[in-house]
Amino acid sequence: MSTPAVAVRELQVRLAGVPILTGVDLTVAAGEWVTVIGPNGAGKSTLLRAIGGLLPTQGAVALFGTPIQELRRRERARVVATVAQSPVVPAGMSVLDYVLLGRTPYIPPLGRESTADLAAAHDVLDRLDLAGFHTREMATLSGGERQRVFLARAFAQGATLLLLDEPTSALDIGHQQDVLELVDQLRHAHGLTVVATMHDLSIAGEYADRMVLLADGRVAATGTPREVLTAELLSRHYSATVKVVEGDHGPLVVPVRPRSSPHSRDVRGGW
Ligand SMILES: Nc1ncnc2c1ncn2[C@@H]1O[C@H](COP(=O)(O)OP(=O)(O)OP(=O)(O)O)[C@@H](O)[C@H]1O
Repeated sequence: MSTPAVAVRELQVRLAGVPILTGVDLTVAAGEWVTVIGPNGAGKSTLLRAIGGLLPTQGAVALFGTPIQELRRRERARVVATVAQSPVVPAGMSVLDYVLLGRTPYIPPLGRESTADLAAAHDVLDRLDLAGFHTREMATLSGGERQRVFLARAFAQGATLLLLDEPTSALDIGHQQDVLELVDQLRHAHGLTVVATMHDLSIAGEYADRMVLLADGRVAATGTPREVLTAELLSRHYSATVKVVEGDHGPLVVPVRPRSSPHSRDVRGGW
Protein backbone atom coordinates (compact mmCIF):
# COMPACT_ATOMS: atom_id res chain seq x y z
CA MET A 1 0.00 0.00 0.00
CA SER A 2 1.33 3.49 -0.83
CA THR A 3 2.16 5.95 1.96
CA PRO A 4 -1.06 7.44 3.36
CA ALA A 5 -1.57 11.22 3.33
CA VAL A 6 -2.60 11.09 6.99
CA ALA A 7 -1.78 8.40 9.53
CA VAL A 8 -3.05 8.98 13.05
CA ARG A 9 -2.35 6.33 15.68
CA GLU A 10 -3.60 6.17 19.27
CA LEU A 11 -4.09 9.94 19.32
CA GLN A 12 -4.81 11.50 22.68
CA VAL A 13 -5.50 15.19 23.18
CA ARG A 14 -6.07 16.84 26.56
CA LEU A 15 -7.06 20.49 26.77
CA ALA A 16 -7.02 22.31 30.09
CA GLY A 17 -6.46 18.92 31.72
CA VAL A 18 -9.61 17.42 30.15
CA PRO A 19 -9.35 14.46 27.74
CA ILE A 20 -10.87 15.60 24.41
CA LEU A 21 -9.69 12.83 22.06
CA THR A 22 -8.92 9.30 23.21
CA GLY A 23 -7.32 6.47 21.22
CA VAL A 24 -8.18 7.89 17.79
CA ASP A 25 -6.83 5.98 14.79
CA LEU A 26 -7.35 7.37 11.30
CA THR A 27 -5.74 6.63 7.95
CA VAL A 28 -6.48 8.78 4.92
CA ALA A 29 -5.12 7.64 1.56
CA ALA A 30 -3.54 10.20 -0.78
CA GLY A 31 -6.31 11.65 -2.97
CA GLU A 32 -9.09 10.53 -0.66
CA TRP A 33 -11.88 12.76 0.76
CA VAL A 34 -12.74 11.85 4.35
CA THR A 35 -15.40 13.76 6.26
CA VAL A 36 -15.53 13.69 10.04
CA ILE A 37 -19.00 14.02 11.49
CA GLY A 38 -20.32 13.92 15.03
CA PRO A 39 -22.40 15.93 17.48
CA ASN A 40 -21.32 19.30 18.91
CA GLY A 41 -18.31 18.94 21.16
CA ALA A 42 -17.41 15.46 19.86
CA GLY A 43 -13.86 16.60 19.05
CA LYS A 44 -13.99 17.14 15.25
CA SER A 45 -12.21 20.52 15.20
CA THR A 46 -9.71 19.22 17.74
CA LEU A 47 -8.93 16.26 15.47
CA LEU A 48 -8.35 18.57 12.48
CA ARG A 49 -6.11 20.84 14.55
CA ALA A 50 -4.14 17.82 15.77
CA ILE A 51 -3.67 16.58 12.17
CA GLY A 52 -2.50 20.08 11.19
CA GLY A 53 0.10 20.07 13.97
CA LEU A 54 -1.59 22.94 15.79
CA LEU A 55 -1.97 21.20 19.16
CA PRO A 56 0.20 19.29 21.62
CA THR A 57 -0.78 15.63 21.32
CA GLN A 58 0.15 12.16 22.47
CA GLY A 59 0.28 9.31 20.00
CA ALA A 60 1.45 9.61 16.41
CA VAL A 61 0.43 11.89 13.54
CA ALA A 62 2.27 11.50 10.23
CA LEU A 63 1.63 13.38 6.98
CA PHE A 64 2.77 11.60 3.82
CA GLY A 65 4.99 9.37 5.97
CA THR A 66 6.71 12.16 7.95
CA PRO A 67 5.91 12.61 11.64
CA ILE A 68 4.27 16.05 11.96
CA GLN A 69 6.81 17.26 14.55
CA GLU A 70 9.62 16.72 12.01
CA LEU A 71 8.05 19.11 9.48
CA ARG A 72 9.33 22.65 9.88
CA ARG A 73 6.80 25.48 9.74
CA ARG A 74 7.30 26.51 6.09
CA GLU A 75 7.59 22.89 4.99
CA ARG A 76 4.38 22.01 6.83
CA ALA A 77 2.58 24.98 5.22
CA ARG A 78 3.41 23.62 1.76
CA VAL A 79 1.97 20.23 2.71
CA VAL A 80 -1.15 21.11 4.68
CA ALA A 81 -3.60 24.03 4.50
CA THR A 82 -6.18 24.42 7.24
CA VAL A 83 -9.40 26.39 7.11
CA ALA A 84 -10.50 26.84 10.71
CA GLN A 85 -14.10 27.58 11.69
CA SER A 86 -13.37 31.20 12.64
CA PRO A 87 -9.88 32.23 11.52
CA VAL A 88 -8.41 35.35 13.08
CA VAL A 89 -8.17 38.19 10.55
CA PRO A 90 -5.66 41.00 11.14
CA ALA A 91 -7.50 44.34 11.55
CA GLY A 92 -7.88 46.43 8.40
CA MET A 93 -6.64 43.71 6.04
CA SER A 94 -7.88 43.63 2.43
CA VAL A 95 -9.17 40.48 0.75
CA LEU A 96 -6.16 40.29 -1.59
CA ASP A 97 -3.65 40.71 1.24
CA TYR A 98 -5.46 38.04 3.25
CA VAL A 99 -5.35 35.57 0.33
CA LEU A 100 -1.67 36.41 -0.23
CA LEU A 101 -0.98 35.18 3.33
CA GLY A 102 -1.50 31.75 1.75
CA ARG A 103 1.58 32.38 -0.42
CA THR A 104 3.83 33.01 2.64
CA PRO A 105 5.57 29.61 2.40
CA TYR A 106 6.75 30.54 -1.12
CA ILE A 107 7.95 34.09 -0.36
CA PRO A 108 11.58 34.34 0.81
CA PRO A 109 12.10 35.78 4.31
CA LEU A 110 12.01 39.63 4.04
CA GLY A 111 10.98 39.27 0.38
CA ARG A 112 7.80 40.39 -1.38
CA GLU A 113 5.21 38.39 -3.25
CA SER A 114 6.09 37.68 -6.90
CA THR A 115 3.93 38.15 -10.00
CA ALA A 116 3.22 34.41 -9.81
CA ASP A 117 1.98 34.78 -6.21
CA LEU A 118 -0.33 37.63 -7.25
CA ALA A 119 -1.58 35.62 -10.24
CA ALA A 120 -2.28 32.61 -7.97
CA ALA A 121 -4.24 34.82 -5.55
CA HIS A 122 -6.32 36.43 -8.31
CA ASP A 123 -6.95 33.02 -9.89
CA VAL A 124 -8.46 31.54 -6.71
CA LEU A 125 -10.50 34.70 -6.09
CA ASP A 126 -11.96 34.32 -9.62
CA ARG A 127 -12.72 30.64 -9.06
CA LEU A 128 -14.52 31.40 -5.81
CA ASP A 129 -16.73 34.04 -7.39
CA LEU A 130 -14.86 36.84 -5.60
CA ALA A 131 -13.28 38.62 -8.57
CA GLY A 132 -14.57 42.08 -7.64
CA PHE A 133 -13.64 41.80 -3.96
CA HIS A 134 -9.84 42.03 -3.88
CA THR A 135 -9.64 45.61 -2.53
CA ARG A 136 -12.47 45.16 0.00
CA GLU A 137 -11.59 45.16 3.67
CA MET A 138 -12.22 41.73 5.22
CA ALA A 139 -14.33 43.26 8.00
CA THR A 140 -16.87 44.55 5.45
CA LEU A 141 -17.70 41.14 3.93
CA SER A 142 -20.80 39.08 4.61
CA GLY A 143 -20.33 35.81 6.51
CA GLY A 144 -20.52 33.75 3.31
CA GLU A 145 -18.14 36.02 1.38
CA ARG A 146 -15.66 35.84 4.25
CA GLN A 147 -15.89 32.05 4.36
CA ARG A 148 -15.06 31.88 0.64
CA VAL A 149 -12.05 34.15 1.19
CA PHE A 150 -10.82 31.79 3.94
CA LEU A 151 -11.02 28.98 1.39
CA ALA A 152 -9.29 31.14 -1.22
CA ARG A 153 -6.35 31.61 1.14
CA ALA A 154 -6.11 27.82 1.66
CA PHE A 155 -6.27 27.12 -2.11
CA ALA A 156 -3.64 29.81 -2.77
CA GLN A 157 -1.35 27.94 -0.38
CA GLY A 158 -1.08 25.13 -2.95
CA ALA A 159 -0.88 22.44 -0.25
CA THR A 160 -1.57 18.78 -1.07
CA LEU A 161 -3.67 18.18 2.05
CA LEU A 162 -6.70 20.37 2.81
CA LEU A 163 -8.17 20.35 6.32
CA LEU A 164 -11.56 22.05 6.12
CA ASP A 165 -13.48 22.68 9.33
CA GLU A 166 -17.12 23.23 8.36
CA PRO A 167 -16.12 24.98 5.14
CA THR A 168 -19.67 25.69 3.98
CA SER A 169 -21.50 26.45 7.23
CA ALA A 170 -22.13 30.12 6.27
CA LEU A 171 -22.88 29.53 2.59
CA ASP A 172 -26.21 29.49 0.75
CA ILE A 173 -26.96 26.21 -1.04
CA GLY A 174 -25.68 27.51 -4.40
CA HIS A 175 -22.34 28.59 -3.00
CA GLN A 176 -22.14 25.39 -0.92
CA GLN A 177 -22.35 23.37 -4.11
CA ASP A 178 -19.94 25.67 -6.00
CA VAL A 179 -17.34 25.46 -3.25
CA LEU A 180 -17.59 21.71 -2.73
CA GLU A 181 -17.53 21.06 -6.49
CA LEU A 182 -14.44 23.26 -6.74
CA VAL A 183 -12.74 21.37 -3.91
CA ASP A 184 -13.58 18.10 -5.67
CA GLN A 185 -12.33 19.39 -9.05
CA LEU A 186 -9.07 20.57 -7.47
CA ARG A 187 -8.77 17.25 -5.70
CA HIS A 188 -9.01 15.33 -8.96
CA ALA A 189 -6.91 17.77 -11.01
CA HIS A 190 -4.07 18.07 -8.48
CA GLY A 191 -4.39 14.83 -6.49
CA LEU A 192 -5.34 16.69 -3.31
CA THR A 193 -6.40 14.92 -0.15
CA VAL A 194 -9.33 16.39 1.79
CA VAL A 195 -10.26 15.93 5.43
CA ALA A 196 -13.35 17.96 6.28
CA THR A 197 -15.86 18.31 9.08
CA MET A 198 -19.50 19.03 8.27
CA HIS A 199 -22.83 19.18 10.03
CA ASP A 200 -24.96 18.82 6.89
CA LEU A 201 -24.89 15.04 6.74
CA SER A 202 -26.52 14.66 3.31
CA ILE A 203 -24.02 17.00 1.65
CA ALA A 204 -21.21 15.40 3.64
CA GLY A 205 -22.21 11.99 2.31
CA GLU A 206 -22.42 13.20 -1.30
CA TYR A 207 -18.80 14.32 -1.42
CA ALA A 208 -16.93 11.99 0.96
CA ASP A 209 -15.30 8.73 -0.07
CA ARG A 210 -15.32 7.77 3.58
CA MET A 211 -16.78 9.14 6.78
CA VAL A 212 -15.69 9.00 10.40
CA LEU A 213 -18.27 9.42 13.14
CA LEU A 214 -16.73 10.86 16.30
CA ALA A 215 -18.58 10.74 19.60
CA ASP A 216 -17.17 11.79 22.96
CA GLY A 217 -13.68 12.05 21.53
CA ARG A 218 -13.59 8.50 20.15
CA VAL A 219 -14.21 6.98 16.73
CA ALA A 220 -17.71 5.50 16.95
CA ALA A 221 -17.95 4.38 13.31
CA THR A 222 -16.02 4.61 10.09
CA GLY A 223 -16.83 3.49 6.56
CA THR A 224 -18.50 4.60 3.36
CA PRO A 225 -21.32 7.18 3.67
CA ARG A 226 -23.81 4.31 3.28
CA GLU A 227 -22.21 2.46 6.21
CA VAL A 228 -22.02 5.48 8.53
CA LEU A 229 -25.17 7.43 7.65
CA THR A 230 -27.66 4.98 9.11
CA ALA A 231 -30.72 6.01 11.11
CA GLU A 232 -29.56 3.73 13.90
CA LEU A 233 -26.06 5.24 14.28
CA LEU A 234 -27.30 8.81 13.87
CA SER A 235 -30.10 8.48 16.40
CA ARG A 236 -27.74 6.81 18.87
CA HIS A 237 -24.96 9.40 18.64
CA TYR A 238 -26.88 12.60 17.86
CA SER A 239 -30.04 11.80 19.89
CA ALA A 240 -31.89 12.82 16.72
CA THR A 241 -34.86 11.39 14.89
CA VAL A 242 -33.96 11.03 11.24
CA LYS A 243 -35.02 9.23 8.12
CA VAL A 244 -32.31 8.07 5.70
CA VAL A 245 -33.41 7.91 2.07
CA GLU A 246 -31.48 6.90 -1.02
CA GLY A 247 -30.32 9.82 -3.19
CA ASP A 248 -28.59 9.88 -6.59
CA HIS A 249 -25.15 10.14 -4.98
CA GLY A 250 -25.68 8.27 -1.73
CA PRO A 251 -27.83 8.41 1.39
CA LEU A 252 -29.74 11.59 2.27
CA VAL A 253 -30.46 12.32 5.91
CA VAL A 254 -33.79 13.99 6.63
CA PRO A 255 -34.55 15.17 10.16
CA VAL A 256 -38.12 14.28 11.08
CA ARG A 257 -40.11 15.60 13.96
CA PRO A 258 -40.23 13.01 16.78
CA ARG A 259 -43.73 11.61 17.37
CA SER A 260 -43.58 12.36 21.08
CA SER A 261 -41.27 15.26 21.67
CA PRO A 262 -40.48 16.38 25.23
CA HIS A 263 -41.74 19.82 24.05
CA SER A 264 -45.15 18.46 23.08
CA ARG A 265 -46.03 17.98 26.76
CA ASP A 266 -48.56 20.31 28.34
CA VAL A 267 -46.90 23.73 28.50
CA ARG A 268 -49.92 25.66 29.74
CA GLY A 269 -48.05 26.25 32.96
CA GLY A 270 -45.71 28.51 30.93
CA TRP A 271 -41.95 28.65 31.53
N1 LIG B 1 -8.92 25.14 24.81
C1 LIG B 1 -9.83 24.33 25.33
N2 LIG B 1 -9.89 24.09 26.64
C2 LIG B 1 -10.80 23.23 27.17
N3 LIG B 1 -11.71 22.55 26.44
C3 LIG B 1 -11.70 22.76 25.12
C4 LIG B 1 -10.78 23.66 24.49
N4 LIG B 1 -11.02 23.65 23.16
C5 LIG B 1 -12.04 22.80 22.98
N5 LIG B 1 -12.46 22.27 24.15
C6 LIG B 1 -13.56 21.31 24.35
O1 LIG B 1 -13.27 20.16 23.59
C7 LIG B 1 -14.47 19.56 23.14
C8 LIG B 1 -14.36 19.28 21.66
O2 LIG B 1 -14.34 20.54 20.97
P1 LIG B 1 -14.32 20.60 19.39
O3 LIG B 1 -14.34 22.04 19.01
O4 LIG B 1 -13.21 19.75 18.88
O5 LIG B 1 -15.72 19.90 19.05
P2 LIG B 1 -16.47 19.80 17.66
O6 LIG B 1 -16.84 18.35 17.49
O7 LIG B 1 -15.70 20.44 16.58
O8 LIG B 1 -17.79 20.63 18.01
P3 LIG B 1 -18.77 21.56 17.11
O9 LIG B 1 -19.58 20.63 16.26
O10 LIG B 1 -19.61 22.20 18.17
O11 LIG B 1 -17.93 22.54 16.34
C9 LIG B 1 -15.60 20.51 23.52
O12 LIG B 1 -16.24 20.02 24.67
C10 LIG B 1 -14.89 21.82 23.82
O13 LIG B 1 -15.58 22.58 24.78
